[in-house]
Amino acid sequence: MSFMEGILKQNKPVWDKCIATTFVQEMKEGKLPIEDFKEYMVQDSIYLKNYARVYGKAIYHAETLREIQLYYSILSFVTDTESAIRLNYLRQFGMTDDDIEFIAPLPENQNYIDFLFETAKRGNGCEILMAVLPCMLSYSYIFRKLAEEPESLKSRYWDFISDYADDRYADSCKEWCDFADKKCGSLSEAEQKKLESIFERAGYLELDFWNMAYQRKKA
Ligand SMILES: Cc1ncc(CN)c(N)n1
Repeated sequence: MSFMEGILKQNKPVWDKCIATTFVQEMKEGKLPIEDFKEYMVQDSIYLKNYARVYGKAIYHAETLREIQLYYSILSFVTDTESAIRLNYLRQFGMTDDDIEFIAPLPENQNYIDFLFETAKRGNGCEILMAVLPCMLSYSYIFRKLAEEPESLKSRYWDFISDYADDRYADSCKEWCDFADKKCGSLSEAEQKKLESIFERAGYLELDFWNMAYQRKKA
């Protein structure tokens, strides 16, 4: 089993917990109130802007041009492909990315951003990669599982679900995992353990993020 295959296996339980959150279940069933989805979209727009900033540091640490191109391909997904549907929803809510600049992140979002910035500040290239990958890989895992369920097809959020369940996105995730295997797969056991814990921490921050919009409304 490769380094990344091991990591994906270890993190399946936390990603399954993300699927089990009320937010994700209600989204699948189409029952999620649009106000909750709006809050998620707004917070996600704040998150993604800050997420993209971390790639500045990843690229700085890059050892080859190929590596820079790889980071650029992830960044391009975040700022173009992924943003198209997000901007569409923001437009429906009468908002643009400019409006997002005036909104503060909720605590769970801020925690996740702090973790990314902290890892970018102190970490090496592999550590930064482990902090950013769960964002990309967990969504492919979660939304492909959702898309397998017939209920999702009838959901008002199907456009959002199908975008992340896309085969091309899954292929890109595979490419990013292969890159991580090449870059980090031959490190010592102690170094790999450290990387595993960074990856796992990011997975739990993803879980907090899914719980965030729902909990705040119901509190
Ligand atoms: C919080 C979060 N995590 C992951 C993704 C998917 N790139 C996202 N849009 N937002």
